[in-house]
Amino acid sequence: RKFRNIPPGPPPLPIIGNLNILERPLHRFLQRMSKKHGNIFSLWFGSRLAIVVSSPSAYQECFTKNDIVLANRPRSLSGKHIFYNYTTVGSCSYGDHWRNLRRVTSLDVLSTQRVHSFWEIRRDETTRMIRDLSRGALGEFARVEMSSVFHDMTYNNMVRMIAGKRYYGDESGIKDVEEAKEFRETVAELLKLAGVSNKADYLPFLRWFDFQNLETKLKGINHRFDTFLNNLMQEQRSKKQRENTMIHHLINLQESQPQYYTDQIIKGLALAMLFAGTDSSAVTMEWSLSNLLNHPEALKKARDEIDTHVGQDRLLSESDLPKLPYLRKIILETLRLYPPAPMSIPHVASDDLTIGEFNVPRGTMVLINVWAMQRDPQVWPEPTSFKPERFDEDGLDKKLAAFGMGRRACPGEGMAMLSVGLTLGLLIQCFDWKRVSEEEIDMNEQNWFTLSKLVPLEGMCKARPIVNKLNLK
Ligand code: HEM
Repeated sequence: RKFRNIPPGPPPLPIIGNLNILERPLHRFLQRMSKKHGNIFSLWFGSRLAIVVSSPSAYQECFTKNDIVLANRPRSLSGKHIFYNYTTVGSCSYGDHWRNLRRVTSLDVLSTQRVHSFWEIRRDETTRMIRDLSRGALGEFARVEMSSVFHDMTYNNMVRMIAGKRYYGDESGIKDVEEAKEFRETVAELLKLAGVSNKADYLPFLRWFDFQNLETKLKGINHRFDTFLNNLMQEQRSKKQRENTMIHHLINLQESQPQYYTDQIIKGLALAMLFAGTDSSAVTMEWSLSNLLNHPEALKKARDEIDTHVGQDRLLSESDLPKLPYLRKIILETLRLYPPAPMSIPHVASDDLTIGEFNVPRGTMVLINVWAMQRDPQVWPEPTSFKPERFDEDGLDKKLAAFGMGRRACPGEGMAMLSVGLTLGLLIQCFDWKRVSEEEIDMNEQNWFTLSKLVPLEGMCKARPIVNKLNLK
C-alpha cells in the first residue's frame, strides 16, 4: 500500500526496514530517535509499520478518541505458542472473547473483594520475609541481597493465590521440592522465551528456516507448562474441601457456566497473572528500596510517617496504607522513573486513524514510550531527580502512564499498589536500612521483559525493636 502523511522516521532498507538500526535498551534508543524525528515517528519492522509515541498529548489521543481502534494486539510466535494461540487476556485482540476475559479478570480474579480475600497469603509471605531477613540482623547490620527476596516473595504470593502452592525460597518452606523445582525451571524458561525478540515475527520468510530453533522450543515449553497447569487443575478438582484459590473459584464457576469458564480460559488466566503480575511488582519493590537507600531523607520521612500512624506495637497491614500518603508518593515516583513496562505492551490499529497531524494506516503497530514520556521536562520538572514530594500536586498521579490508559489499561493496578505498599512499608517499619558502602546504589537498568536493575540490589539492614517484640525472629 502507498501511505500518505505517515509520521516521519529513518529511511527503511528493503525487506528488513529499520530492524538493522535497533539498539538496546529499546526505550533509550527510541527516546534518542524521537529527539531527531519527533514525538510521533515511524519505524519499519520488516514490512510492518510501527509508530512510536512519546508525547503525552498524542498518548491521550490514542487512548481516548482512538481507544477502540487501538485495542488490538500484534501477533507473534510467542503469542501463538505460549499464550494459547492469542487467547489470553493480554495477548488477544479486541472483541467478545477479550471482553469476556476482562469481565472474568475484573469480577472473579482481581476485584477488590477477591484481592482482599487473599490478604492472609500476603500477610504470611511478608511475615516470612521479615523473619528470614531478621535472622542475621538482630542487634547489628547484616548485608542482604534483595532482588531474589522480592522475586521469591512475589512469585509465592501469586502461585499461592492461583493454586495454593509455595514453590520459591528456602526448601524448608516447600512441601514438594521436586515439583517446585520443575515449576521454577519451566516458568523461568517460559519468561525467557517469551521475551526473546524474534526477527521471524517481522520477517516471515525466516520461519521457513527457524534458524534459532525458537518455534520448536516455544512448543516444547508450552507443552511442559500446560501439563503442569492441567495437573494443578486436576489436583484442585479432586480436593474434597474447597480452597480459596483462583483456580478453585474458576472451576466452581465452570460448573454452572461452562461456556464462559473453559479449561483453556482458566489456564490462560493463570498464565496471564504469572506473566503480568509478578516481575512487574517485584522490580517495583526493588527500584523503590534502591531509591530510598540513595535518598536517606525520603527514607526517614517514610519511617516517621509509619511510626506516627502505625507505631511499633503491631505490624503494618494493608488497611493502614490509606494513612500513609508519603509511602504512596515514593512508589509513584519510582514508577515514574523506572516503569516496569517501559514500552508498555504494543497495540495494533484495527482501522485507519489519525494521531496528531499524521495518518496511521490499519495494521500499524503503536508503541508507547512510557519511559521517555515520564521523563519529559515539560511535564516533570527536574525529570531525572527522585522527588516523591512532586506528587503533593493534586492530580499529578493521573499523568503517569506506567499502568496504561483506556480499555487495555492494567487490571492489576490495585493489587500491585497494595502488595508493593505493604512490602515496602513493612521493610521500613521493621528495619533500619543503609547502603553497603558510601557509594550510591547503581541505578542502571537492563530491559528483558520488564525493566529490572542491571546490578541486583544489596543493602544493609538491622532489625528494629518491633521484630523482637512480636517474636518474629
Ligand atoms: C507495578 C506493577 C504493574 C505495572 C507497572 C503494570 C503495567 C501494565 C501495563 C503498562 C500494561 C499494558 C497496558 C496497555 O496495553 O496499554 C499492563 C497490562 C496488564 N496487566 Fe499489569 N502491571 C502491573 C501489575 C500487574 C498485576 C499485579 C497484574 C495481575 C495480577 C497485572 C495484570 C495485567 C494484565 C492481565 C494485563 C493485560 C490487560 C489487557 O491486555 O487487556 N498487572 N500492565
